Amino acid sequence: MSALFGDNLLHRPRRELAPGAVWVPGWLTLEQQRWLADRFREWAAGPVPIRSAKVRGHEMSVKTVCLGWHWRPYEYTREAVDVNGNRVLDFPDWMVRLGRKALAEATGDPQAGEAYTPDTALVNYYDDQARMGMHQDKDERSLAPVVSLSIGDTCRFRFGNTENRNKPYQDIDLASGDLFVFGGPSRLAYHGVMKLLPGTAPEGCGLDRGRINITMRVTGLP
Ligand SMILES: O=C(O)CCC(=O)C(=O)O
Ligand SMILES: [Fe+2]
Repeated sequence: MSALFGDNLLHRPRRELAPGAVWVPGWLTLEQQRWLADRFREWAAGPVPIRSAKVRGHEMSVKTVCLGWHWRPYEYTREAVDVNGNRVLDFPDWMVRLGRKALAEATGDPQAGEAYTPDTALVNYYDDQARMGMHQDKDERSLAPVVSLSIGDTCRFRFGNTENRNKPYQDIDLASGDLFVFGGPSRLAYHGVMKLLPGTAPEGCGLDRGRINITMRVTGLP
């Protein structure tokens, strides 16, 4: 019953938080969420296992596995030089198509979608305690939009301004199946994950505990 009439089937309108920053609640169906959660478990196993990246010597509370390019602060490489030296998995063709669909949906512009070719994804896993401090996504050379998908527990996501980590910012609750896109004038806005809301994952989303977040990006690297 909760799966049949789950939140993802209720119409929740898209919301533009700032020019270029669009939230589309309930964009992925439960079936799509489950399928992505299964892919996540495969990616997490390697060839480069999921790990907490180190920022200035400190492990992040979030665990990350990458596709296409391996990210570590503050650089992309093909090989995971800070993990086991293995080459990361290729960026899947289906994910390029998913990214295009997502951008078309968020912008309402099919042509913007078609022009988008993400070549890396950072796939994050948050446990109950994990969070992510306010930061800009600025290790990419391209200013193409970032496309973010959430699965599992809801999180409190903070979307700020392009100047600094402080106010003004807006807090929204990103739930399982939600799409969030930031591009254009919002591409370099500070953002972060303040906390998880444990126990909020909908039945049938493919994840009992914690939260998966996939962010697709264009590195602009050759
Ligand atoms: O988990 C999220 O929603 C955001 C993740 C993020 O900002 C990042 O990976 O750079
Ligand atoms: Fe980010």
